Amino acid sequence: MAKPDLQIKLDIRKTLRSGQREFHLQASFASASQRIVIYGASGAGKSQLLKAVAGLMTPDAGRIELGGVALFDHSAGLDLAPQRRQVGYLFQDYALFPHLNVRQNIAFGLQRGWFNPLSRVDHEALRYWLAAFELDAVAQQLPDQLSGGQRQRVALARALIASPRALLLDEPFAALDPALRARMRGELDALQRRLAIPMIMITHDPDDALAFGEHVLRMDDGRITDVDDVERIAQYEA
Ligand SMILES: Nc1ncnc2c1ncn2[C@@H]1O[C@H](COP(=O)(O)OP(=O)(O)OP(=O)(O)O)[C@@H](O)[C@H]1O
Repeated sequence: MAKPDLQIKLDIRKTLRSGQREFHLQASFASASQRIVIYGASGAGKSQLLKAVAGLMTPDAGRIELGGVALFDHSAGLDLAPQRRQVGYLFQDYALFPHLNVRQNIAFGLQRGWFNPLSRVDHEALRYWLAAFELDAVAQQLPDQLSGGQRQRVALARALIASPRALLLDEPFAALDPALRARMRGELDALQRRLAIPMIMITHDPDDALAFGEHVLRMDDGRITDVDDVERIAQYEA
């Protein structure tokens, strides 16, 4: 059954300080697309924005609403804990636990807190995702015994196993070499269509925007603007 489109409404402000430097995130957008790409140069504020949606960064002000549910509302004193936001997060470097094998890394996505990673394992879900991503043969291996593509699949499985309402992807292909990048783009594209899971991807790569950007936004120095014509991004960047 097709899931309804994700409705995200975000309007946040955050000042980040390091030494004498200040960075002002002042981002506002709304979208009902299943495939949102936020595109911008390194340092534009993309990761901070995605972390705010996931609950890993607390804005100074504003509101974030996902699928009709308020995740953060500064004036109402609401700040839902990350594990209650029902979003899957794929970190840029995948952030797999080096001392846990593939099976344990994926199972980690099921538990609610950050303690006792092996409690409450849903064996059926685990079997499903190991099979879906062709990871059965490497289920007992540690992350450093995997290929780049396998590592990405483990991280995706960990993000998806708890059936999140949305998938947040931080530069999902940056850690891959060009040939693998093209293949994994195809895999993620097919997966997103099959699961009909809404996703928000942040990237600096115009090819990602072309491949996934149903609704493309551009982030520049902490601010967001709509992009009407994705093809122009590629031309501009070329
Ligand atoms: N903890 C922090 N303290 C102070 N400044 C920070 C902190 N984290 C990030 N920044 C600053 O905020 C800005 C935005 O960082 P962010 O990581 O969101 O950028 P980005 O667009 O995701 O870039 P990249 O693609 O390189 O990760 C940068 O200028 C960075 O220096």
